[in-house]
Amino acid sequence: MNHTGALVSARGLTKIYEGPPEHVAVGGIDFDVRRGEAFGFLGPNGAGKSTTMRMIGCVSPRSGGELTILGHDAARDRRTIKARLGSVPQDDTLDTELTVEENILIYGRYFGLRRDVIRERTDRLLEFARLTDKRASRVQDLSGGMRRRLTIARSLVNEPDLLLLDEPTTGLDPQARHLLWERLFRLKQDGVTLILTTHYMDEAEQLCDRLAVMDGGRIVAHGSPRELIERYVTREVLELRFPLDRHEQAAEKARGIGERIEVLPDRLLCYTSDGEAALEEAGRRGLDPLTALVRRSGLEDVFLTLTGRTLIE
Ligand SMILES: Nc1ncnc2c1ncn2[C@@H]1O[C@H](COP(=O)(O)OP(=O)(O)OP(=O)(O)O)[C@@H](O)[C@H]1O
Repeated sequence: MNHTGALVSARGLTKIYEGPPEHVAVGGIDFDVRRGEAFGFLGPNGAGKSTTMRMIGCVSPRSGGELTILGHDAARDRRTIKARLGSVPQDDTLDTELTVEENILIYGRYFGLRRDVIRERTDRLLEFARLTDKRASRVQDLSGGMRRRLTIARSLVNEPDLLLLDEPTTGLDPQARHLLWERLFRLKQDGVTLILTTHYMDEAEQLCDRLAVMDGGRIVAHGSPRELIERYVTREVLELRFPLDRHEQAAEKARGIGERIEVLPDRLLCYTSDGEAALEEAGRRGLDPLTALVRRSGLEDVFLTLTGRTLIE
């Protein structure tokens, strides 16, 4: 373990894709992932999340900086690290012609595990992934959620200390997402450290103990979801929508309501500690919105405050 006691530690971690044109995908980031936590990289498409994950997964070499994983240098000790890592890439790489069980078997053989060891683990993994009754089904016959759960089960065949998940629930319906979250909670309880990327703020809030908010290849803020919300935004937000042709005029009239106003293309956000009071103030100023909503601030608001943009564009 390194001096910070972290399971993964990065200092000035950089990835430059050689051009032309040369592209700095990750521009010198620092972070520490602690044992047993769920650590998330939250950011929009192109922020550099997958590139960072590929460097942690030892599949893409860094261009600069330091990266220590499980006490080893990512460039020097790739094989040692990979033996203790599980990785769930953004796109499933299952063999769709083969059965559920065969996919796990092949993956286990890749790690050099004996067949009887894999068989024994497969029982537990399928139970964990709620796929026991699909054991002999071909992957092509599984739903998206089942495939994701199989990919996760497969990635656990080497009993990793650290599991990397790149956008684990993208493309899944709400029910499948919730089941996956619940399974990931279970893994964390069992002591597996999770590192995941997401552009869903609800996922980040639900799953992650700590987050690094990324934008343009940099970490713009980090902390627990609650810390980020307390540090960067007010407790409540008043959201007002107007007919598009009155939007600008309304923004002018709303100026000064609450502590800060964000003007989005389709709505105004008034950040305030007291949403109801802000709504009353809007009424006194003669604002007549189509809809008005008072809600608690979330990570989306943090991202907007830090970057001036919404998370999902
Ligand atoms: N192999 C590559 N060669 C050149 N540029 C790349 C390569 N892979 C990624 N990039 C660029 O690096 C930047 C970061 O990409 P990355 O995939 O890490 O972002 P991301 O935050 O994971 O977004 P997404 O959710 O779309 O995967 C993007 O501008 C992307 O176009």
